[in-house]
Amino acid sequence: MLRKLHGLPALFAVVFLVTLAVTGSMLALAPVLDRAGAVVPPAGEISVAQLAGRVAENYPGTEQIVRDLSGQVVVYYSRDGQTGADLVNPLTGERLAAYQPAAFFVWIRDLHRSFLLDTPGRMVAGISAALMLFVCLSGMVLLARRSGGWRALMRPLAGTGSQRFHAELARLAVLGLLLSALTGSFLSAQRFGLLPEASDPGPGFPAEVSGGQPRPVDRLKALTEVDLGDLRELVFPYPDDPRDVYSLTTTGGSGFVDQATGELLQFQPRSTGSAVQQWIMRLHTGEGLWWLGLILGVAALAVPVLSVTGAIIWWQRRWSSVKVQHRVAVDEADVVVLVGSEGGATWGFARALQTGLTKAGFRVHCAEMNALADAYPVASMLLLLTSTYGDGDAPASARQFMTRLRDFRAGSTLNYAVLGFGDRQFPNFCQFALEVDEALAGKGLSRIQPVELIDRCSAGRFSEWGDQLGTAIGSPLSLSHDPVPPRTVRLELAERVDYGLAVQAPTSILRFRLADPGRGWRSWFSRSRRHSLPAFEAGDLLGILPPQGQDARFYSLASSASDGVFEICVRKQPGGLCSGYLHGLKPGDSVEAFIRQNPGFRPVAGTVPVILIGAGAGIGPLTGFIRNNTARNPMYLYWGGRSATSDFLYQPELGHYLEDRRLTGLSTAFSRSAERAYVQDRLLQDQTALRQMIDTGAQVLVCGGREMAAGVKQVFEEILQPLRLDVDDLRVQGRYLEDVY
Ligand SMILES: Cc1cc2nc3c(=O)[nH]c(=O)nc-3n(C[C@H](O)[C@H](O)[C@H](O)COP(=O)(O)O)c2cc1C
Repeated sequence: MLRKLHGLPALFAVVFLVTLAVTGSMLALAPVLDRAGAVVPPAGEISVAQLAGRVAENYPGTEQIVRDLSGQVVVYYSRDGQTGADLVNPLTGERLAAYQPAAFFVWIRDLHRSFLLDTPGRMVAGISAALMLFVCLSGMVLLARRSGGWRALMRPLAGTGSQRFHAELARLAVLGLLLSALTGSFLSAQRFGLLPEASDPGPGFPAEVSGGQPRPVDRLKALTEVDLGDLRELVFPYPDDPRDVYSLTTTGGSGFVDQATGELLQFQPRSTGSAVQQWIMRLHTGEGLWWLGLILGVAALAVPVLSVTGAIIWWQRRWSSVKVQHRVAVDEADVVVLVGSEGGATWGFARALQTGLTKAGFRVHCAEMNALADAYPVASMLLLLTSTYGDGDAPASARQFMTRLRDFRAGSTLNYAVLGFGDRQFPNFCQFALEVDEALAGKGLSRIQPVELIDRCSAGRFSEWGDQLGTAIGSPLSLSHDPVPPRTVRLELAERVDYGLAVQAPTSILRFRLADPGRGWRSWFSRSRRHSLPAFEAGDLLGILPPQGQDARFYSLASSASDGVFEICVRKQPGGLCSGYLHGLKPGDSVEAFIRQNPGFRPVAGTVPVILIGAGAGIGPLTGFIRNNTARNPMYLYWGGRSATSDFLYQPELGHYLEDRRLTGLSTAFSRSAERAYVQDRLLQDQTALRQMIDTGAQVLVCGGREMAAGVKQVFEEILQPLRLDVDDLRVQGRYLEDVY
């Protein structure tokens, strides 16, 4: 709901908001330019009396001196019956230039304040400012939910693509935008009488004026006591009228100065209300606060970009959340499928499940988890598919589920199964699905099968879950859904290096290149597709389609696009279809493949140590990171294999990287040699050094099989204990990353 409310005003008012923002950012430049052109003496160096004396010397017909908040001094004068205005140097009182407010800025200001439409335009500008305020506040709430709470707002953000970019940019700009929107709404509300406006009526003309012989202005006592920095305005008396007075306005208040005695008359300090009013104006315009002007201007420039990324997100969400159709009414359904989703991906799986169950003869009711009914009178199966969001929290369409569950009457015939969708890069992998599973068991429902957790929308795991469910309910199900149908390219095997045959762990380094597109218009077409291949880096995934039409299998890339090859390490799994297929390839053979980016698995840039840990084929991306470490930042590799003579992958390259210092330290463990050691043993041996590195901010990246990763995690819990840290703490800070399979 809040998401819709966040998007709607932005959608309707986008033209106005973007106009306000762009003109606002241009206006914010004015104080910066004014300040750059102004001569500003240090505080205490020049008094108003000295300034007025120097100005009066150069401009005998001075009528008024005005100092704006940027420090510019303007003299209004009359000469030979003509009036004029000049910018002057306050140090000398000499003319710098004729004073002319830039026509361009005047026009932009009118556009900003009223869209050039006077009062109706001012109203629209006011309403737009209020909408902006709402968009900022609702956006902050959504950002906090996304990050897992207000305290987590500054943590590195998760996700990819437009969503991540939108959130990152919004987080940078939101304070500036909030300040502009808040002060803008306030000023508009005052203008239309919705809020009272503080105004000082000013002091009355003094009843007693000496009327004596006027003294030169630079000798008037009251003016010698005011510093130039405090001056706002000094209006000169009419010439030849000894009963007239100087009228003085400073940052502290206003009053009059007797031109003969130099005494300050009727001084009235500025009221608090008027000071506040002035501050609000300054906070909105940045006038006199050039650095704030810059911040507001840059923040405002983010609005057009946020509008575009916001529209893309809205469209993506709409596209992916086209809800399930042809659903059966609640009290007629024998299977109820409930969906918890934030970004829409889980709905695609739910549609596939609904189709599979319907084909198998079930009557399926499908709805979001927030719509949990009080009871399902006829249903015998409740299937819940849910993602996890924020920091292990419920996604939007399941946020009210736990509350509704309290009043849910389960009945004795209803059994359930939970399928969680999440991402292992997050510390609380599929946490919400686990909680839902527990809560349903706590309600007395029986599980059809244990809760299953799916990492990064794996199509393969989903269809395996479907097979298990089909077996459990005695009705075979064939589920297939790949949320992002990949656009593949043809790759040709250029080279392979084989290891591990002697120790029954055949593992190969395979290097592919884009297949030659041949000649003719077809080749032109494939060449242009080639260029649309996304850039990739070591650690991204190469999806390979096995020829038998099975789902893609993913392999971590050891190379980056700049290397000109697609390099992967593949261990031949017993009975593995895709790994068997890849191991059977000869140079010149080709495969269909695509790139899936994996931005969550990358070493940090900078000088903090990076500890790389892997076993077997997991060395691939780790070697890629070392190869890219041309800045020679400290990087340590712990790697475990079977035998130094048979499966020591990348041995020559690693030796070379040690020599040229791209790799700082290498520690290996071999399980089928005399030492019979695992990578965990090496970590334990080096625990003091590792602890010290972690204490200085080091990052850990683990790549390899699930069992090895679990062992490494256990060792790290031990290493971290004296630091009063655990692996989850490091994960939250993006300092413990895993790529496991
Ligand atoms: C901001 C954000 C926070 C996430 N938090 C978690 C999390 O705490 N645990 C987890 O397992 N997955 C987390 N994920 C991954 C999502 O659960 C996963 O991408 C899921 O497939 C999204 O499905 P949906 O589009 O239906 O919501 C997060 C994703 C994003 C973008």
